[in-house]
Amino acid sequence: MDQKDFIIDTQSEFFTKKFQVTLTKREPINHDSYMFRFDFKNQKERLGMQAVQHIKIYGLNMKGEIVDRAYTHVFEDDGYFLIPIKIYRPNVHPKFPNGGELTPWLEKLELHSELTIKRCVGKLLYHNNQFIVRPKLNKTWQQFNTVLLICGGSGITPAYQLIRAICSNPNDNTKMILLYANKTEQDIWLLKELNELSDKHKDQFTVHYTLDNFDENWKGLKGFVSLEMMTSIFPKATETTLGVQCGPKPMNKLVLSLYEQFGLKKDNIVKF
Ligand SMILES: Cc1cc2nc3c(=O)[nH]c(=O)nc-3n(C[C@H](O)[C@H](O)[C@H](O)COP(=O)(O)OP(=O)(O)OC[C@H]3O[C@@H](n4cnc5c(N)ncnc54)[C@H](O)[C@@H]3O)c2cc1C
Repeated sequence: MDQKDFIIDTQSEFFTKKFQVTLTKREPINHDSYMFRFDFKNQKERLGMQAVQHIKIYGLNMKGEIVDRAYTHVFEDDGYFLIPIKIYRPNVHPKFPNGGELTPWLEKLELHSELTIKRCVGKLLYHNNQFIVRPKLNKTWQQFNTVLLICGGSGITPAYQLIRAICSNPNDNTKMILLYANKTEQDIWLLKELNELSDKHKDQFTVHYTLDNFDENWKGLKGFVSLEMMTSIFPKATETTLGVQCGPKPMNKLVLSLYEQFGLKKDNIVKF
């Protein structure tokens, strides 16, 4: 499909229609996260979305109100898809005694229950070597020579989808540098997959990990994302550098300002 034929109709039924899937598996990944498997009713169906579109999952908060949150699948096949989800449990963090709104419900949801989802357009679209930044407002395809990615914790999933899409396109030479921040080494998601991608695509994709808490054996970066850290691992920003980010709210605010200080154009900064 040619770029000009690829049009996203944000109002189409594909994006506006909600539908039901079944929770069929929930396997622990680490101390607070699971890989969720959701099955379609039709065993041939797929999400069928472009990179980097995601889904919304609808569920209930503690008060019984409907809430929705964004999630990005890391794998799909006929009839099902997989999403890693971090659970924000109550009574764990002193600042958040109630935990998150949706994820405690997802952790307790009985296997074989049905739940509602919807496909989302997202704030970045990638197709055939080109991007649309904020496709709801803008329809112009742009090429970027370099994509910088800064992610925190579970915010890695949309970045992983984009990195995979670019690496699997032999006509795309876009360089990608990922800075992935976590609390501890155990919190790092997709470590094996990210390292494999950077080994296989050495000239195209580099990954750097930083931790808040680490022991003496830790060889990666240390501490919160900072301008100094960015300067030490990212090439100088140019007109054709895109900066993407996904993490917890306070981190997103910080990273937005750091990207600007780093010299990125505001239009070239996007939160997934
Ligand atoms: C495009 C996109 C894709 C995403 N993909 C994924 C994905 O694939 N997988 C995934 O897990 N998430 C993903 N997220 C994040 C997801 O959308 C939710 O924000 C997340 O699951 C939290 O939802 P919640 O309703 O449980 O928590 P919320 O009510 O939204 O609160 C979460 C915030 O509350 C605080 N908090 C609450 N409880 C605790 C606690 N126990 N410990 C520490 N802090 C706490 C933290 O500040 C935390 O950031 C994605 C987000 C975006 C924007």
